[in-house]
Formats: sequence, structure tokens, C-alpha cells
Amino acid sequence: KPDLSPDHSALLSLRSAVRGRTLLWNSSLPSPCSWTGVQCEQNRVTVLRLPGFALTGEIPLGVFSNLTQLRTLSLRLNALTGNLPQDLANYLVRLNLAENNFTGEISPGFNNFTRLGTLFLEDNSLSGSLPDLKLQKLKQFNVSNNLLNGSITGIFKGFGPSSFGGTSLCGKPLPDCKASRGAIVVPSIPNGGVEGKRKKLSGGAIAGIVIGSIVGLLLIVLILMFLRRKKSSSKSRSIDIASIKQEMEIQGDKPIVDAENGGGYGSGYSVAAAAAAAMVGSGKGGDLNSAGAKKLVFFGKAPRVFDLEDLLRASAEVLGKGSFGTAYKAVLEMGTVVAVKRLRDVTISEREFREKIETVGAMDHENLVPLRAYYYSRDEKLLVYDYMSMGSLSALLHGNKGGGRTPLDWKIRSGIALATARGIEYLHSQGPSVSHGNIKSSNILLTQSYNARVSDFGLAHLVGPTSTPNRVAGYRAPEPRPFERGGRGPSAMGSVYCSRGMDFRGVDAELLRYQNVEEEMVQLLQLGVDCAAQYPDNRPSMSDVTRRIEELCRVGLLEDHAPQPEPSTDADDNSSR
Ligand SMILES: Nc1ncnc2c1ncn2[C@@H]1O[C@H](COP(=O)(O)OP(=O)(O)OP(=O)(O)O)[C@@H](O)[C@H]1O
Repeated sequence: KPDLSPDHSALLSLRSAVRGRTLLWNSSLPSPCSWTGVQCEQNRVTVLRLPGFALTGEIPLGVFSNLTQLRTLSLRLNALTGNLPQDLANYLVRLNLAENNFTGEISPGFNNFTRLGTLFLEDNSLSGSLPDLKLQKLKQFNVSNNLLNGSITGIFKGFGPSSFGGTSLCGKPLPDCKASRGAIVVPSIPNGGVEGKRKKLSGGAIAGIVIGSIVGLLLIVLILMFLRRKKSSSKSRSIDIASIKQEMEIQGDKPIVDAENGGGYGSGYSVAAAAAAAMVGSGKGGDLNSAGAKKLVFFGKAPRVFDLEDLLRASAEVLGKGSFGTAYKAVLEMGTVVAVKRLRDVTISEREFREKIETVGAMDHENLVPLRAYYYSRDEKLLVYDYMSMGSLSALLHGNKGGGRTPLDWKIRSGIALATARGIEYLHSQGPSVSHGNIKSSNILLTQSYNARVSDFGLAHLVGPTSTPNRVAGYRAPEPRPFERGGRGPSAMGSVYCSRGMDFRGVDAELLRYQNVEEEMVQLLQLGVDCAAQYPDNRPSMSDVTRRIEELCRVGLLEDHAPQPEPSTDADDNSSR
């Protein structure tokens, strides 16, 4: 299944988990029962482990509640959202929901899990204080790296400090609430247990930690300032890289809310911080210009109107955090606006990175977002793109629908479909092994005149198959794993335009205002279905796809797609009925 982890070892562990046991799964989550080699029987699952299976969204109500025999449930390392599930089978002994995106409070409803011995909730975004839980059998507990605050009370006092690291909780086993206010965040140690409960930090130890931290921090700041002075002749700024980076990460977690303006919030520091980190950082492996300063590597023949120093000075805002890193809008001093993507988890070698990025930079088509430049050092990899002022198709479809927004009529939508198909067709024309690898509506960006351009092409190849399974949430054909594409058509149109872009699951109400578009919509839907054929040979090639959408748009131009008049609400106005 395209959305599931290609990680074979994970599949094997699932197989052993479900063999001979029942698996009941809501249809909105991918059913492991449908995987080759997995057999599900009725009502006998006792262990269900799905770590790192790229599960997203909220856990549907009741999905586990019939599994009365379930004792161990692990959904660790997925991208699950919403509140913690409350309707899990009450006989659970081990529950591991760590490393997801759960939000909200830990409800006292956990008291229903009377047999619970292990509860791992670390590395989520849980907030509020700890509930009053009376779970007598709880032996392992970890809520570290959450947004929790307040004091540690009741049974939780018996666990070691590592169970609460990276939170704002206070009181035993952490420092006293008064003393600790804002001062110390205990480092997190995974899977904390009861073993730490007898350890208590003395006043002297706490003072030692505080003084040591301050001296260490001062030393780091001094070294950073020294390095910056040495490496840059320009006016130096004292930047606490660590704190800015941390701030960047927090900003990056937020979704885009203002689609009309290309999204984004905050301002002023993000790209500057990334570039600063790159410049004053390790100093290893960056491209050096003749003066010895790090430089951007540009593509194409366009004049080099800015350099890394300019990026450093740019005011910037976070556009969003994607699977390959965080994207920023940067407004340079000379007025140029660019989008900067700060890649994370690049695991391939420098030589391989440069080879691959050169191929990406050489791609040149009016329906691709041009990659203008890149920066490479051991610690930082930055990609600089043209900024697309109308934001993404995703934001346009699902973002702000309020007043002042240009309605996304059928003509614009089919034009976007056509432009996107042309962009992908160009990518496929570059060779049998070239594919996008992550087609989705947030990767289709729009110019001021709603001309669509495909972005993020080639990035799936940069991060390599060893990256986290959550990474690719867009579409690529299921058969060419890990990243190669077979010779024929991807079902990109099927995914982007039928499932996501045009929302044919229930036709976008906005389109119902336009006349005579049903036939074209059905034709485009049919094209999407053809693209999603199971066997690659049965799918149309991208040039066929482009041709069919061209035909559709040509016919569409002859039709009258004017919006239907709104029904009158004025009871006296009979003439308008
Ligand atoms: N060149 C650009 N111009 C304008 N907005 C952009 C540009 N590049 C990215 N964005 C926007 O920034 C946000 C984050 O983009 P990014 O590509 O990092 O993540 P994504 O598309 O949400 O996910 P993925 O990384 O899986 O493709 C998205 O909303 C995207 O539309």
C-alpha cells in the first residue's frame, strides 16, 4: 500500500504480531489484514505493534474497542494527531503512543485501564497538568518531551526524573516547583522507570548544574563570536544559534494558516538563523568563494544577484514544515523574494548529494518551480527556490475560504491540472528512472496568474530510503520501491486531482455553482481512475494524461461555465424566480 512504510523489518514484526490473532481495523486506516502474507482472524489479537508505519490523522473512535483480548498496543513513531484515544480496550497492559503528534491533556479516563503496567507517551505535544491517576499496577511511565506543566503528584512521584524530562513539570522527583520555576529542564532519557525514584538532587548539585550551564553557555557564545569575527568581514551579529534554532523548530511545527498570502507567520529570524548556523557552524565542507567565505552554488545562467550573506540578512518567515525540512519565505534587502528549504536528515554522502542536486537544478520547465541555488555544509543543506506568491494548491483548496478570495472555478482548476501534468510529463521525459516521488497538492504551487508549478521534485532521492517512514505522505506509484519509477505512468493525476485536489470524494461544493462542468469532472475523474490502475502497463503515460487533459480543457473552452445565479431569498421578488 503506497502510504505504508516500505520498511521490511517493520512488516515482519507486524506479521509476527498478528499471526493467529484477530485484527480489527477501521477502513480509514490502512488495514494490515489486506497485506500479502498477513492473515487476520476474528477476536483473538493480544499484541498489536505498528511502530513507524506512517499512520496519520486521528485514531477513529472504536477502532480498537472490540479487541477485548488486546494486552499490548504500540503505535509508537507514527504521525497520529488529535487527543489521546480513550476508548481503547480496557484490559491493556502495555500502551505505547510515544513519538506521535498527539495534543490536548492526558485525561483522567486513563483510570479505566486498571491493568496498565506500562504507559509511554513521550515525544508528543501533550499539554496541561498530569491527571490524578490511581493506576496501582503502573510500573513504567514516560511523558518526557511534551508541553506538560504543573506539579508532579500522586503515583507519578515514584518515577525517576527521566520520565518527565523536557517538560515544565516540577516537584519530586524533579526540583521543587518554587526553585525550578523556569530554571532547569531535566534532560530526557528514554523509557524512564521506577529505578530513579530514590535519587534526589541536593541543593549543591543543583547550584553546580546551574553554574556549570552558565559557564558552558558563556564559553559557547564566546567561541561563536570569535569564529564569526574571523570568518566574516561584514558587521558581525551576536546570535545565540542554539536558542534561535530551537525557536525555528517550534515555529516550524505550526501549519500554514494564511493561504492567501502564501502562508506563514512570525518574522525576522528563521533563515537568518539557518544561514548563520551554516556560516559560523562547523566550517566543514561548505563551498568557499575566493575570499574564503561560504557561498551558494547557483544553477543556470541567470545573474547571481545575492549570496549567503544576503540570505543571512534577509527577513524571513516560516512557510511550513514538510517531510524534508522546513520552508521559509525570505525577503532579501534588495527586494528579491525567495523560498528557502532547510533540509534535514540528509543521509547520503556529499558527493552523491552534489550529483543529485545538480540533476535537479538542471531541470528547466515552465511548470516546475526552479531551484536557483543550494548551499551544502556538513551541518546545513539549504535549497533556494523562486517564491510562488499564491502559495500551494492545497492551501487554496483547503485554506481560507473567506471573503476576498478569488473563487477557484473549474477553468482555473482544469488549467492547474493541465500545467501539473505537463510538469510531471517533463520530469518523466528526463529518463526512465526519474519520477517526482512525492506528488501532492502542497507541492503544486501557483504563480500570481494561477499558473501551476510542481515543486519538491528530486528531493525524495536526496533523503534516500533510510529516512523515516513518515516522510512521504504524497503519491508515488506503489511498485517502484524504494524510489525508482517503472517505465509507465504514475497515477499522480489519480491522487492529486481526484482524491485531493478536486475532492471528488464529495464534489467540492464550490464547483456546484458552475454550469456544465459535471461531464468534464467525470472525465477527469475517469482519468484519475485510469492512472491508479494496479498494473503499471494499464496506466496511461504522462504524455497521454497531458493530451487527455488538453482535450478536456479545449472542449471546456467552448462550454458556458458561468456561475449559476444564487437562489433569491427575497420572497417578494417573484420576477427573479
Ligand atoms: N517556492 C515556494 N513558494 C511558496 N511557497 C512554498 C514554496 N515551497 C514550499 N512552499 C510552501 O511551504 C510549505 C512547506 O513546504 P514543504 O515543501 O517543505 O512541505 P510540504 O509540501 O507540506 O510537504 P513535503 O515536504 O512532503 O513536500 C508548503 O505549504 C508549501 O506549499
